[in-house]
Amino acid sequence: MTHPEPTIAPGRTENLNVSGFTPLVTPRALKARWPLTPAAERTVLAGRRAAQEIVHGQDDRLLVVVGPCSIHDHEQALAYAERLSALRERVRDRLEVQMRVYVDKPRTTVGWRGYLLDPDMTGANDINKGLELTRRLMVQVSELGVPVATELLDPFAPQYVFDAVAWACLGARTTESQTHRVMASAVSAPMGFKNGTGGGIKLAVDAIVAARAPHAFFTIDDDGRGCIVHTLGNPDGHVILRGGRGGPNYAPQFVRETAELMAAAGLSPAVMVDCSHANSGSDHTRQALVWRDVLHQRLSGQTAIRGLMIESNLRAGKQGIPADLATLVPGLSVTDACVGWDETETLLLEAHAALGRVAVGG
Ligand SMILES: O=C[C@H](O)[C@H](O)COP(=O)(O)O
Ligand SMILES: C=C(OP(=O)(O)O)C(=O)O
Repeated sequence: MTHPEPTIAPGRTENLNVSGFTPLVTPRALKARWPLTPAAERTVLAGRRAAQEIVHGQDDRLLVVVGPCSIHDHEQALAYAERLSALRERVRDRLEVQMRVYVDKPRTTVGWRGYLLDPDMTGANDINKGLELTRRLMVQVSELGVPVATELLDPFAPQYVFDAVAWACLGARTTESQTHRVMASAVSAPMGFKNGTGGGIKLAVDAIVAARAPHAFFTIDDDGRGCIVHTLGNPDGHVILRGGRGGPNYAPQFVRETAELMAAAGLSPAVMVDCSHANSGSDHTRQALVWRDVLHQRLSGQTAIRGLMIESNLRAGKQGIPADLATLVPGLSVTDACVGWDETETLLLEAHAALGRVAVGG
């Protein structure tokens, strides 16, 4: 029997689709350059504790995760955080408000992958710069008294920034991934798990069960050395309903179904509803409808509802990423469309007032 001629050089069997390797900065170096200051640390610890107590029903406030679909402009992100800091203070007796600082974007196919991976938005993928800017931003936002909420996607990224994060989640595209579930088992903060893009809620409940257990996985340590981390499990998981291919899933029957699935898995029901994504049909003008409906469910006695998420920016809507970045409109999303600042303020103040009426009325 004759064999076909090899089409590649003998001995060359790896890195065939790799164009290069760039050394990665170490977590220790970035932490030394941008340390978590005492003020930032207080925010992180208080934000984690508040989210944890809300998830476990020991604090009857609502956890509100609000902010841009993605960060792309450092100064605009800080301007948003400053406004949110003031608004957070106004509503803090009934709402625990944390800011979406989403820097690592999952894509359906291809697209800009976020501030952490490509901070210049040029396709240069200067990840070392993205890690540094992300760390600096998360510390700065925390220093403003606003707890940072983020999605975890690239498994080494938490080593660089997680000391500055109060709440985290797995997104719809990764909740079913074992790599991400075991990473979640190491996380030092409450974690939300989204239902899948297809709409599956059970897979988010399965993710919580998986992440509660101890695991071992590969990562890097503070010196950037490959290591095996042995985890204890994350006891603070909750489901995030974000809708799916079949449409929205914020209606009462889906919240009930989620609570039942969690109870059947031995978990105490805790549900956050994402007002955006498939729950709004990706139409930012519909986020308010979802917000009001879910708030009404909670006010009507559905205590499994512990939180809400809004995609919000300084300006309403979205823009494409232009070839000339100088023409970007400040404060406007470059990924999903967001509600603008005025509407964000209206929705939070409205919820604060409505929750107050119930408290006053008993
Ligand atoms: O939240 C943002 C987007 O919905 C998510 O990153 C997927 O985006 P894409 O479908 O535009 O790739
Ligand atoms: C990507 C996001 O959401 P999802 O995983 O629900 O698509 C997001 O919240 O930014």
